Amino acid sequence: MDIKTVGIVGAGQMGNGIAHVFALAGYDVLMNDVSREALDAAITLIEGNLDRQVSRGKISQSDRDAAMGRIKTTLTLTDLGQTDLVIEAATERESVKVAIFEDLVPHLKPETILTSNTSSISITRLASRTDRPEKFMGFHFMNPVPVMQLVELIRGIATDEATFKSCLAVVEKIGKTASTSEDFPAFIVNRILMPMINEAVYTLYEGVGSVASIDSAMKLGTNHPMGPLELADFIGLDTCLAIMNVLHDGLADTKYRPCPLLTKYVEAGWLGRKTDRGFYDYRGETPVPTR
Ligand SMILES: CC(=O)CC(=O)SCCNC(=O)CCNC(=O)[C@H](O)C(C)(C)COP(=O)(O)OP(=O)(O)OC[C@H]1O[C@@H](n2cnc3c(N)ncnc32)[C@H](O)[C@@H]1OP(=O)(O)O
Ligand SMILES: NC(=O)C1=CN([C@@H]2O[C@H](COP(=O)(O)OP(=O)(O)OC[C@H]3O[C@@H](n4cnc5c(N)ncnc54)[C@H](OP(=O)(O)O)[C@@H]3O)[C@@H](O)[C@H]2O)C=CC1
Repeated sequence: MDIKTVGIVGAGQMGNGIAHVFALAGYDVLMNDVSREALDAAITLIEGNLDRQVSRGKISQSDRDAAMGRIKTTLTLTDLGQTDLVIEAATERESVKVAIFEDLVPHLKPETILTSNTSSISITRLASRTDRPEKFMGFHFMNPVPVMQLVELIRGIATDEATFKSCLAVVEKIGKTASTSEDFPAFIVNRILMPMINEAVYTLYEGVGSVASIDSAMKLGTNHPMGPLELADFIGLDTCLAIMNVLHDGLADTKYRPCPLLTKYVEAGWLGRKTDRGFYDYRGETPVPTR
């Protein structure tokens, strides 16, 4: 299928990054969210990130202007019905995603490919709640989307080859590299990354190290660009906890038990960078560890 228009559901940190890379690659983008504030904030962030790319000589001013001209926003989910490819990037909660698909599906063109950027939830199960499991895929970007090279492509049990090939062609057109994963809880990247982050939280919880010593140990000792707690704040602690719960429920192994301290931070509403507080407090000039 020749994809020209892309609908994005959810204008959070992933939705805005996905809109950015698709618009820059020449796709017309329609971005939806439940909040006008989230849509406006996403547009401001995309402008800022494109401006930075211009100032660093990565793209031209006319590329930037053309990309911004291709991005439209809407509060009405059903407006996305006429797009060729939909990427759902709303909050990591199965009930939220299922409700979106149920509302959207009756308005979709028959040939539209429906995908989810979920970090962990079963693609087969999400697909089964739509009218098109054969045209449903996992399309999993990494954060920050404009910078990270990888897209994980996940086929549900019913996904057909034409859908997979169309998504693969899109990944190539946006200049990224695909890796395919089977549809098991949290796929490849988060099956490996999230237990490491959860273990870092246990290391903090048990008093083995402070936030600063854990992050410094992993950055300087293993050359990770960010420490695991800094990365958890960057991803969002609500998302990290949701992924651990999917691993724990889906694989029924105690090794995936979410750390109670991670749960406590989420219960406090300390979700990381997006709420200005998590394992670090971001309200001042420089981040200050909260433990
Ligand atoms: C949870 C899931 O489901 C899956 C996931 O996404 S797991 C998370 C995956 N992501 C990671 O692991 C990220 C780990 N961190 C990193 O790779 C790096 O710290 C980083 C790329 C985020 C920043 O790199 P850095 O060298 O510390 O900072 P900086 O020099 O400011 O940025 C590097 C480049 O990224 C760009 N950049 C940084 N943050 C950005 C953002 N949020 N949006 C757009 N561009 C960004 C910068 O402009 C810069 O671009 P140039 O090379 O063109 O100058
Ligand atoms: N953070 C990360 O590093 C990564 C996340 N992902 C996945 O991407 C998805 C989004 O994550 P992320 O961007 O971090 O989350 P954010 O919390 O930053 O953004 C989610 C956005 O979705 C909105 N939203 C909630 N419900 C609906 C709805 N019914 N319709 C439309 N929009 C809605 C939220 O609005 P409101 O705030 O008003 O609720 C919010 O603006 C998740 O599935 C996550 O697992 C994938 C890769 C990496």
